[in-house]
Amino acid sequence: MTDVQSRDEERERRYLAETVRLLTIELERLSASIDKSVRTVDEHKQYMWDNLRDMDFAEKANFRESVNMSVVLGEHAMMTRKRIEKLLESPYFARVDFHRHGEPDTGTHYIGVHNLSDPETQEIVIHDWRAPVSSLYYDFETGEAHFEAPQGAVHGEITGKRQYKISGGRLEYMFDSSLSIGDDVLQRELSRSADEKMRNIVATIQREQNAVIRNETAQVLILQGVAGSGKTSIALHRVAFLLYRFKDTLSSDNVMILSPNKVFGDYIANVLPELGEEQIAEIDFDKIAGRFLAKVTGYQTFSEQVVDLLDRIDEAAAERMRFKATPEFVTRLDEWITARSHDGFAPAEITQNRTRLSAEWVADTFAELRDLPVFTRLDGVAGRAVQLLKQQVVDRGGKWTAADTAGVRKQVRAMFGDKDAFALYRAFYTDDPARRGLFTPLGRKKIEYADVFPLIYTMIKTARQDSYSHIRHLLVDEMQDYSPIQYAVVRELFSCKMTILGDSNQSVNPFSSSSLSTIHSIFPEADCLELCKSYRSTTEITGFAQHISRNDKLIPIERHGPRPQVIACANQQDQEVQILTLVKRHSHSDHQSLGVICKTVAEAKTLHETLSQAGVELTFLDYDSTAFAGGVVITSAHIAKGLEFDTVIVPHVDEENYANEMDKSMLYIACTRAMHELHLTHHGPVSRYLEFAKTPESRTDAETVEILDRAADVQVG
Ligand SMILES: Nc1ncnc2c1ncn2[C@@H]1O[C@H](COP(=O)(O)OP(=O)(O)OP(=O)(O)O)[C@@H](O)[C@H]1O
Repeated sequence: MTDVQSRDEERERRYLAETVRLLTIELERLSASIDKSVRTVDEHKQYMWDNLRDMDFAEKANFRESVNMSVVLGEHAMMTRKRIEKLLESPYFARVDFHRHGEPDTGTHYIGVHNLSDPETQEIVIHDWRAPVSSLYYDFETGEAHFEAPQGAVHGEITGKRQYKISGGRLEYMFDSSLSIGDDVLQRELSRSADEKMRNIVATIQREQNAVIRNETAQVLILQGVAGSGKTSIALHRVAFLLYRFKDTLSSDNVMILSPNKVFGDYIANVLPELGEEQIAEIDFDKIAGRFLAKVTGYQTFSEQVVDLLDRIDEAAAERMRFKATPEFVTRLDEWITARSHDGFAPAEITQNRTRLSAEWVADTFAELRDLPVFTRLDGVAGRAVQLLKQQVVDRGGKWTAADTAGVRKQVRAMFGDKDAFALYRAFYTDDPARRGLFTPLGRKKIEYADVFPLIYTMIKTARQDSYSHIRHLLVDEMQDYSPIQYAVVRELFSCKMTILGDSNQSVNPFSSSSLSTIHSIFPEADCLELCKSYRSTTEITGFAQHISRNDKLIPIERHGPRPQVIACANQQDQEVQILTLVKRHSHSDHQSLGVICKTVAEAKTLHETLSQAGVELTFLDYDSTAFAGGVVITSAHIAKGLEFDTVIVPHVDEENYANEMDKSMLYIACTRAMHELHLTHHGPVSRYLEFAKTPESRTDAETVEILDRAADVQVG
């Protein structure tokens, strides 16, 4: 180390020590303030208790108010204390030296997860990663640069960029980097072992990812990203950014995520709290279906549909799914509901309790309420009729009963051909010979999943429903798995800004998935962005997965590891032995998490029993699971969507098990969950989708070489 370097490092250590000193003072101040809040609440409560009898109403209200105020102040201080504790662990991760044009000195800006100011000088010691000046770190190399401050664009020159790894308040290492975010730090981050849950990536956000995070203008932002491109991480960082940027108008209560399942929800649950924000509410399509259909009909869930399809593809059912999975279907259903709402109404005279209203009155009133959905409109006509007739009865000295009200409602309802939204939806199919046979319930009281959202859409379009009006930003993950009619429902229920993300290569149900262009046609106002660099897996694993489902846009990161292994086994017993050996090897390795990812839940269940009996400690995740677990996990590809593991084993990759497009999708999803190692086992002929891996030599074919070359060409950062 040169003299200059050691002086520089000494300066950095002093700055760190000073920052830690300020943080410690701030922590003590906050702890004292929390103690004071607790004491104040206690004293107020005691005083109230002692003097309750002598206090009048206003005094009591005043006291309650001040108790509430102390509680709020205390909660705020606790939240801030958590942030300071986090900063004490690792105060900052980067520094940018920026010389503003027209100013004599260069400013040194340290960037961390939160802000910190010196209470004496008011100078900013650490800038929050979301602050305007911090975008310099993510968006520019050394040289000319600019950022958007509240008072306008600030131009200047970046004269230096540095990255730090600080743990437990101690500087572990630091790098100077002229490039956007240095290779070394990113490589270290990506090579680490998978934690139990998803982590924040603030220190190594890449420029194209930053553009997604900091997009403030899009009403709807659609993000298509290859497997492992950081879509989910980026979407959560985007929420944290928006909460910071619009803190006066947006809070975590106003943001919701529409996630694929509860395990995934639990897997991502730490990211926002790590970034100092509160957890956001979660919803999934099953919950929406339950809310609407619980009292209407039984229905097949998405997971039940997937299980059935993986078992056997029924061509007629697939045809019904395809029919209901296009934007044209939404248009046709919409037009039909509008026409039916108009044509299906036959005004008639209302008579009740020796009073009457003419058919003309009914027709006029129905026409007046034309802006309402049809069943709400009918209720409106009935309500007005009840008011008028009741008045007449009372005026002549008679009595109007609840039975009279019900009688009027019944008569008005009978003027419309369809009893309810369900009957109307059924009529959509019987009304047109071309559609007959496309509505086929699974039983007397159970509809197919393909009908669930068309029916809900019909319900929304025919009667006023409560919407999620408090939600101001909605995140939709795994966008490719939702059909246009589901988006139409989302649009009706959430009239807010949205970030919609997914990967068309990872669809679960090929008969009803949506491509980026389909989703864009539903949200024509949307900004579409793409992430093509894949960060999760080693180049070898990404190259392997590319053979299963090729995406020419994908750019693998250059990070190497062992080649994926396809292990041919002599028989089923041998396959179990091979899997056990792999699991044991994993337990002696540096890796922490292992995912055994089967095609179906049933397959995973059977293998779970076998491995448990052999003494392996592992967690089985099925559709009822609500929490993600670390260590060894066994599950299906569908449930593993969005998750990742250091090592992945994909059992039973034989031709019989992985033989159609849907199986191929599952295989691709399973393989792309692996960060560092991937093993596949089979007995009998290997699946057609793994033919390329049959002989070790074939792996160096032209395609693989090209994939590896592309990775070598790409600089990390
Ligand atoms: N800029 C980055 N710095 C460090 N790690 C990153 C970065 N971008 C992505 N990663 C890592 O890549 C992995 C994949 O991220 P994430 O799960 O968000 O991707 P995804 O696109 O949602 O994946 P998939 O669609 O395959 O489920 C995670 O381990 C994440 O931490």
